[in-house]
Amino acid sequence: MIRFEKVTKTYPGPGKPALDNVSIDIEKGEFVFLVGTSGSGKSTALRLVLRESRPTSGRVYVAGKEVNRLAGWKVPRLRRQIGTVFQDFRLLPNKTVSENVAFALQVIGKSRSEIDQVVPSTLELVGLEGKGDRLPDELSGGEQQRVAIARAFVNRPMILIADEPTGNLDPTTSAGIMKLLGRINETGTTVLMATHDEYVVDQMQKRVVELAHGRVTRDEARGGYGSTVV
Ligand SMILES: Nc1ncnc2c1ncn2[C@@H]1O[C@H](COP(=O)(O)OP(=O)(O)OP(=O)(O)O)[C@@H](O)[C@H]1O
Repeated sequence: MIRFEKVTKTYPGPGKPALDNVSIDIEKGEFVFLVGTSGSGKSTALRLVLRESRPTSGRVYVAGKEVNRLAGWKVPRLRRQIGTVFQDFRLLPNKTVSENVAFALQVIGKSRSEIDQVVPSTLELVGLEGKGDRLPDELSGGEQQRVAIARAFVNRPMILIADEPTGNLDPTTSAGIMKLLGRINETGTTVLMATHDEYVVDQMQKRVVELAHGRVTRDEARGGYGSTVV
């Protein structure tokens, strides 16, 4: 579903590559943590998947298509197939919960009747039933992240990318968010999550790909945040 083939990414200016000859193969339906210290290249890798950035060399494939070779007009379609969730939620502050989720469907041209049907069921799925009329600042951090997840998932994307989604949340709230991401993964959505959250990674025991200085230093089918190899 997501494949990095000998990917190197060098940003302009001096310094080592942000990604250095990285190869990763993620199957449809996998749940993968991308871990590594700050600056190890996690966000760079996620941006390449979304074609927000392009590799200096090597290839990135999403659903069998080489992302870097997609015609510009096909990039929005690629991004529609990938839901994104971030540490800082990125909700529209003046729209209600329902409107935030509906907006993701409006911009891709879904009909009002479809939106009216899908938004409430998605809010229920993420545990926000009855809160559709609230504004984001009337919600807790964990609830705001649930709205962001509903917005990312309402279109049933093939892939969900999460960049540090529990970064602003306490451990109990984070556990709830991870349970939700686990449920979304169980529907067949491939989940790729960059994180520093040791506790979350240790609890989930999913595949862990570790980056250090832009290189893959570990790729374990079921692992924790730290290396289990002694
Ligand atoms: N737009 C950019 N221009 C130049 N250098 C960049 C740019 N974006 C990232 N870098 C550099 O690339 C390297 C990898 O950064 P990246 O943001 O991918 O790391 P990260 O693992 O996501 O870090 P964090 O956990 O802090 O978000 C770092 O050395 C960073 O300074």
